Amino acid sequence: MKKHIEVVAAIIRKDNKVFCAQRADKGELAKKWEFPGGKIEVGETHQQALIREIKEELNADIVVNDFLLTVNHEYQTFYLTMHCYECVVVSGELTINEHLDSKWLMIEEMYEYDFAQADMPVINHMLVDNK
Ligand SMILES: Nc1nc2c([nH]c(=O)n2[C@H]2C[C@H](O)[C@@H](COP(=O)(O)OP(=O)(O)OP(=O)(O)O)O2)c(=O)[nH]1
Repeated sequence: MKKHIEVVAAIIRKDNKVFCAQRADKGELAKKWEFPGGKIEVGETHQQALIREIKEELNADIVVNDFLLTVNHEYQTFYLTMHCYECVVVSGELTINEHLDSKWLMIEEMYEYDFAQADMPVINHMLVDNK
């Protein structure tokens, strides 16, 4: 049976751009672009998981603002539930520790990058809402 994983993702804005990062070259989603975040640990709230993941992955402190949307997606090897939140950096520079690359992208530009499949509804949602 496929496993189910539940993750949180941070939509970090600056001007009219969003911080995007490219995953490492391993696993089913090798080298795909994504919004930073990761798996929720037992006992954590979504907010706590986001704050911890962004500190671990990007060395920065964030504040978690509005909930954006939840995406359910079936990959070849697992089921994903991903909760996306608007976040703001409050201290530290975003420095990639685990990703291959990162870019601040306008929403329209994201379609030129090879994003994880589960991210397409997130990108479409941001485009439609112009948010
Ligand atoms: N953070 C994040 N993960 C995403 C996005 N889109 C998407 O499909 N995912 C998937 C990729 C991973 O399978 C999972 C995130 O968990 P993770 O990054 O902690 O996964 P991982 O397997 O690399 O972590 P680990 O167990 O090796 O520590 O969600 C996204 O936009 N952001």
